Parts: sequence; C-alpha cells; structure tokens
Amino acid sequence: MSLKLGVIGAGAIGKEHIRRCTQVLQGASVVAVSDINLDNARAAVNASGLQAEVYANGQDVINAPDVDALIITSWDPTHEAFALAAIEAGKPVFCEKPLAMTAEGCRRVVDAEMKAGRRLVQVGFMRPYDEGYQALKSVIDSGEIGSPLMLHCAHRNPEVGDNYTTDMAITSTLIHELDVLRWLLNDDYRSVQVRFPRATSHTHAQLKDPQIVMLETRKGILIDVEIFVNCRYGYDIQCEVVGEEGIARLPEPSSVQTRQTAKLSTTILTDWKDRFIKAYDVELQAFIRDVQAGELRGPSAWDGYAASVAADACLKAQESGAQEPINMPERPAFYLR
Ligand SMILES: NC(=O)c1ccc[n+]([C@@H]2O[C@H](COP(=O)([O-])OP(=O)(O)OC[C@H]3O[C@@H](n4cnc5c(N)ncnc54)[C@H](O)[C@@H]3O)[C@@H](O)[C@H]2O)c1
Ligand SMILES: O[C@H]1[C@H](O)[C@@H](O)[C@H](O)[C@@H](O)[C@H]1O
Repeated sequence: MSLKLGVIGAGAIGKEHIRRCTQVLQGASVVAVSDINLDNARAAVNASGLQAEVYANGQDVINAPDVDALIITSWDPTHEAFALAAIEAGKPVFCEKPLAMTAEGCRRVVDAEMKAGRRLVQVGFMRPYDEGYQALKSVIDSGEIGSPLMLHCAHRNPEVGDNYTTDMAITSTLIHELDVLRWLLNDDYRSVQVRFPRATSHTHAQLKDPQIVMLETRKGILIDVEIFVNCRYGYDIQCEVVGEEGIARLPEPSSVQTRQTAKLSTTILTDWKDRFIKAYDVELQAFIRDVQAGELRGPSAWDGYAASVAADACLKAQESGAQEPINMPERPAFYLR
C-alpha cells in the first residue's frame, strides 16, 4: 500500500524531495504540503502535478488523518518542534539536517522517541548513502591502507545567501562531515579547534569565510575540514584518508573529460542537488521502505544528537579559538543497530 506523505517546507530541497517521491521513488505519494509561504507550497504541488492538499500550518499536516509519515524540509530552527510533534502524533518522520539547533534540542527528540518506545525519526544525513563514501568506507574497512591516521576534508559551496552566518558553517554545513566521518571511521570525536584564515572578499560582516575545523577522534585520528561557502568555482566535497600503508580519496563525481583548444578539462558540479542526487534518492527510498516494514534503520535521532554534540563544541571553539573538548555520551541500547 502506498505511504501517504506530508511535507513541511517547500523550498529548494522540499521541492526536490516532493519531485523524487512523486516521480522517482516507489511506494509513496505526497498528499499534503505546507509552507509559511503558501505560494511555495502551491508551486511545489503544481510543479509535480500533485493532487495534494496545501496547508498554511505545519502542525495541520502532522495532524491530517490521511498523512501516514512526515518529511520536514523547513528552515533549520523549525526542525525540533516539528519532529517532536510528529513523535507525539506517533507518525514516522524524515527530518532534514540538523535535527535541532543544539545538542540539548536533539536530546529532547531522542528522549521523546525513546519514550514512544520505537524509532520514529530518520535524519536527512544522506552522505552514508552516497556510493563514493560507501566505496571509501569499504577501502578503509578492508585494511588496505592500514589504520587511518589523518583526514583532509573540504566542504565548499560556490556561494550562500546574505542570511548565512558564521555559526551556520557549523550547524548547517559542517554537520554533514560531523555525521559522515563518525560513520566512515567508526569512531567519535574527542576535541576540536577552529581557525579563521584571511577572509575572502566575497563574504560579509556576519560570515567569517573560510574556516578550518580541526577535530581529534578518540582513536587519535586528526581531521582537518576546510569550510569555504563562497568558493565561487563550484560545489566541491573532498575527503582524503591518510593511512599507515597508503591513501584513499573520495571519488570525484564522474564527468566527461574533454581535450580542446590546448586544454584538458572536466566539469565541476555547482549544486548540492546534483552532487548527491542519487544519495537523496536512496535515503528517502530507504525511509519509505523501512516505514512500510515497521522498522526505521537509517541515520537516527541519536546520530542527529551526536553530530550536534560535536557541533556545539565547534561553536564554542569558533568563539574561544582554543581546543574544546567533545564529550560524547554513550549510545543508549535503544539505538544499537
Ligand atoms: N541534506 C542536504 O544536503 C540538504 C540540502 C539542502 C537543504 N537541507 C536542509 O533542508 C532545509 C531546507 O533547506 P532549503 O535549502 O530547502 O531552504 P529554503 O529556504 O529553500 O526552503 C525552506 C522552506 O521552508 C519554509 N518554511 C520555513 N519555516 C517554515 C515553517 N515553520 N513551516 C512551514 N514552512 C516553513 C520556507 O518558507 C521555505 O519555503 C534546511 O533545514 C536545510 O538545512 C539539507
Ligand atoms: O543546507 C545546505 C546543504 O546541507 C548542503 O549539503 C551544504 O553543502 C550546504 O552548505 C548547506 O547550506
């Protein structure tokens, strides 16, 4: 039977998820859409040729009797309340990252879910579903490059809007690395320091860009992540793992190489929508399948919480310039998969 989905937030990724649930994935249909900007909700419904009901209020989507499960794609600070409301209604929810703005907020979601007694939340961390990261993890796990010692990573966006501020480089951008690197290394973080090099002239007063985040894991692996959200040239995600026997790199997205006018070139993608298009398809298909099977298995509220525990320390480190500890609580048995 087709799973009836309600979507809250019909902006860039909301529209994308509605499109994929409607045109690409199996087993679900979008029956309700809400956005505080009703025009966005109507436009998303029309663009996908849906018969869905449009609501002004997200809570009405959660309460709608014909909605079986939720997709939350509204702005970051709204996620926690909608996730809690979905749990309260007993409806499974796919919540885009970050699960909440602080670890404390994520913990409230974790506690509500544990109280409900079953997993109801999947967080939109799509990178563990990306074929490139999966291939990189297989190489690390095979032992081919020996024990990982260091990671050099970069998360570069071509540009961001004027309302994007220094803290968002952590809560909205680095949060992907904070999740995927724990998974990649099967490790957790111990401390972090953040440094700011000379700022690009393409930024504004409220955004220090770029920044370098240096994390240390419990196993002693040192990770540097460059976050550069006005890099201009493209959307570029890099991850190089230095092991004691060799090096493994995240593969580049495939693209045709051309030789022309004395130049050898390949195109660099410019948009997250294209860079992770397959990973988004796979993560949402998994959510739909797992809801139908009665057991969620994707990135959990605990993963959302763990990433936010590290993010909180990164925010503190942005302010202090010092090395800040990351105190990750042990994963409760409820979340052992
Ligand atoms: N996983 C990823 O790679 C990825 C990619 C993009 C965005 N995101 C996340 O998805 C969310 C949306 O990002 P976006 O780029 O689509 O932003 P956006 O600004 O394009 O869209 C957000 C939409 O939510 C609506 N909205 C805001 N508050 C609302 C509320 N209370 N109720 C209903 N609608 C509300 C806005 O009007 C807007 O239409 C963000 O949390 C972002 O971090 C994740
Ligand atoms: O919301 C987006 C999204 O999560 C992208 O994957 C990330 O690269 C951007 O920095 C962020 O602003």
